[in-house]
Amino acid sequence: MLNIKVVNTGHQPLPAYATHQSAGLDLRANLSEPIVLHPLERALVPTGLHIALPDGYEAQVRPRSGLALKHGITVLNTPGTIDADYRGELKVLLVNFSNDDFVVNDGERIAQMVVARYEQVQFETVSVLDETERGEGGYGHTGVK
Ligand SMILES: O=c1ccn([C@H]2C[C@H](O)[C@@H](COP(=O)(O)OP(=O)(O)OP(=O)(O)O)O2)c(=O)[nH]1
Ligand SMILES: [Mg+2]
Repeated sequence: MLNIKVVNTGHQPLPAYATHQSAGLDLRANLSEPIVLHPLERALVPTGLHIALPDGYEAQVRPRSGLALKHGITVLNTPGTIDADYRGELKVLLVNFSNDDFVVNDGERIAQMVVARYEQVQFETVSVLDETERGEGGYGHTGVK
């Protein structure tokens, strides 16, 4: 289990895994009043959380499939990227892709956060890349079946 330092400036419980092997920690809206999302509207929803991820880790803010299926609510910039050196408040950029208003209430679980390892890379400029079976084929070039 990875230890992550957190400052909770809000009034919600810390994010938690819904089940034993959940990959994502559910993030709750930390609001003084509900946010109404009209169709196609977006809003940056605060969580009250500030975290310090260890070096070599990022966090991804992903939609909850239930909100997407039932209400057309998703994370506009999914997967949102939380950098290890970010110390600001974690926020969730929700968008309403339904034809109905959606109300985000205080304490609602609006998204999930997956913590993952990443590598920083350096580029080595070369004149030719190694040959592969795929070559430059892409965008469906291997067919459908
Ligand atoms: O869904 C998100 C995405 C980002 N962030 C915070 C953490 C992240 O480390 C920072 C910057 O995010 P990003 O790199 O995606 O935004 P940018 O538009 O590239 O801004 P910047 O120039 O600040 O990197 O904003 C969030 O709180 N929620
Ligand atoms: Mg950036």
